[in-house]
Amino acid sequence: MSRSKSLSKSQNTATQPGLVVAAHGRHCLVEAPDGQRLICHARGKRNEVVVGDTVRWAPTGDEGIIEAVDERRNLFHRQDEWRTKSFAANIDLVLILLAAEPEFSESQLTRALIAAEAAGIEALIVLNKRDVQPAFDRAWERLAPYRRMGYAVLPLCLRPALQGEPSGLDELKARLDQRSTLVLGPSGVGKSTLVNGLVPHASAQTGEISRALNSGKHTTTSTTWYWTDAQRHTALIDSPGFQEFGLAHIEPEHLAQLMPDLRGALGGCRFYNCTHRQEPGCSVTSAVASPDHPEGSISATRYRLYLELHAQLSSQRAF
Ligand SMILES: Nc1nc2c(ncn2[C@@H]2O[C@H](COP(=O)(O)OP(=O)(O)OP(=O)(O)O)[C@@H](O)[C@H]2O)c(=O)[nH]1
Ligand SMILES: [Zn+2]
Repeated sequence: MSRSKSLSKSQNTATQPGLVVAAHGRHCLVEAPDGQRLICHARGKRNEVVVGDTVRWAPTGDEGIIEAVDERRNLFHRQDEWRTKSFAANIDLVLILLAAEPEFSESQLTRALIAAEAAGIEALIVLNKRDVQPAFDRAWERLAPYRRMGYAVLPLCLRPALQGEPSGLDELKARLDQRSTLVLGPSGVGKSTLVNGLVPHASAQTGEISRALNSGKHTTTSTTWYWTDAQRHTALIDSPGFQEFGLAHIEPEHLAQLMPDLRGALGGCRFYNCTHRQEPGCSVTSAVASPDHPEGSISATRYRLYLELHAQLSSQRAF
């Protein structure tokens, strides 16, 4: 049975498989199995695509029409109150790139991790600029709660490493190998340095893609799929906009489930519908660390972020 939606018999014979490597509104750039890329247009709302989608397309002159979108293995959302900004499909790993400087926001990090959890995609945190001390050690320490809750955190130095110091790049490459990784990070952490280092001719490709999709206008496309190897087995998906990371697609009552440290404390609340805010007998609030209770498994910052997000998601629901 075909895994494709909305595919009629007559279309089936003329369509070819492809991978969406960039998308801009109703146009996208599709890569055929032989590596050729062409502009395709979505027929209607139903066939709207995101980067990472595999599709069936039919040629129309030197462009194409998307006839069907294959069922997605997963879909990474980033949604604000008004609309979905951009997302990617069929991702194996979300890499959150942070650095010793600029100082990272735990709120942004937490939001990105929640979005990855909600999509069921593994997350990896990478801390770059190991050479910048003592800021690196401070930032590494701030990530301790994330290591404790089970996230992999890797140190990295994209600036040529000091004599004898490992850069961390080999370990990172090993984790990315044969997978499709969505790279997220705030501005200035070294994201372009990383992408340019791993993807041959990345900036030339970006220019080509944005010219193709914007008919000459040089605007940056939102999300772009790059292969790091000639065999096209390992991919990096570069996506801007870490700053305004909306989680409007998440229900407030699911939030604690999507935060591994809170999730670990669930199950012991007195009320089955406990929101873990001010209810008595709450196993989450009693696991929050404080000066009187330093052994608590949930850091005070993470619990504060939970309360903030819960309030925000609840007020959005009220409209
Ligand atoms: N000291 C130090 N600087 C680094 C390292 N990696 C990257 N940088 C520098 O950090 C600055 C920002 O790097 P970019 O790659 O432009 O960062 P970006 O995340 O793409 O930032 P935007 O272009 O603003 O999105 C550049 O000056 C890099 O040379 C590192 O490991 N150590
Ligand atoms: Zn509770």
